[in-house]
Amino acid sequence: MEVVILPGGRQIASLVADAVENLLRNKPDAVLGLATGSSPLPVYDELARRHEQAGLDFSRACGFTLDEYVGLEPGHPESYREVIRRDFADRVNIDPDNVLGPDGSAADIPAACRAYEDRIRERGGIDLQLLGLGTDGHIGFNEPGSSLASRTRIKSLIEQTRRDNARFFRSLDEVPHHVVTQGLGTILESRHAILLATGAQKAQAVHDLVEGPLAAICPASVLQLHPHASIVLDEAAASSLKLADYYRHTYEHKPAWQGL
Ligand SMILES: N[C@@H]1[C@@H](O)[C@H](O)[C@@H](COP(=O)(O)O)O[C@@H]1O
Repeated sequence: MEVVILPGGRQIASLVADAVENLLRNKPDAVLGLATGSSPLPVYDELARRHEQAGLDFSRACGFTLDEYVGLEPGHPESYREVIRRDFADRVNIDPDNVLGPDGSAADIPAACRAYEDRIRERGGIDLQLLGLGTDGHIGFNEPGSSLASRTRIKSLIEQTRRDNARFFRSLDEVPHHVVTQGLGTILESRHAILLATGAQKAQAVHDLVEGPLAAICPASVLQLHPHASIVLDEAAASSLKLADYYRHTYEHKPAWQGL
C-alpha cells in the first residue's frame, strides 16, 4: 500500500488522471472501476478536460460502478447510474452501453448481483478501481462488519452514512436504507485500487484504514491485503497518520518511472 499526501484537490486530480491516462494509452480497452461521491469529482473533471483538449480516448474502455441504491425509481437523479452518466460518461467518449452498474431495482436482487459479477469477469476484471471513503471507513457501500471476502450483494446503510449522503437528497427520509455494492472480495480483485480521501472529516477513517488493524469494523482496511493499492490524500485527511513524514519522504524519493 502506498500513501501519497498532496497539498490539495488539484494535485490529487492530476495525479490520479495521470494513472488513468497511462492505463488507457497502454491498454485502450481498459476496464475502469468508477466511484461516486464528491471525492472522485475533480478526477472526472480532469479526465473530461483531457478528453476535450488533448483527445484522451475512452472509445474502447468500459466502466463498472461500485454500488447503487435500492428502491429509487429508474432515472432518479441521485441513482448512481445517473450520477456516473452525468459526472463522467456523458463528458467523455465512452460508449454508454459499456458503462454498467449493479441493478438496485431488479426483482431478483441476488440474481442481479451474481450477473454483475459475471459481467465484470467476462470483461477480464477491473484494471483500475477508483474508491472514495466513508466517514465510517466504508468503501463502495460495504459498511462496518462487511465480510472481507464479500461479493456484490445487498447491504443496509448505517445511519451515519445515510446522514452523510442526505445532502444529495431533499431530506434524510428520502435516503434509501438499502443498497447493492461490489463486495470487498470483488474490490480486492481489481488490479490497481486508488482510494481518494480529502478533508478532516476523513482523518479518523484514513488512520484506521492505513494504520489500524485489518478488521471488518473498518472495511477499507481490507486494502492492506491488496497487492497494488494507492491511498491518495490531502493534508487534512492525512492529519491523524502517525507515519505521515515517512510516507511523504518515500513518495518524494521514489523513482519517476514508478508512477502510482
Ligand atoms: N457509496 C459512496 C461511496 O462509494 C463513497 O466513497 C462515499 C464517500 O463520499 P464522498 O467522497 O462524497 O465523501 O459516499 C458514498 O457512500
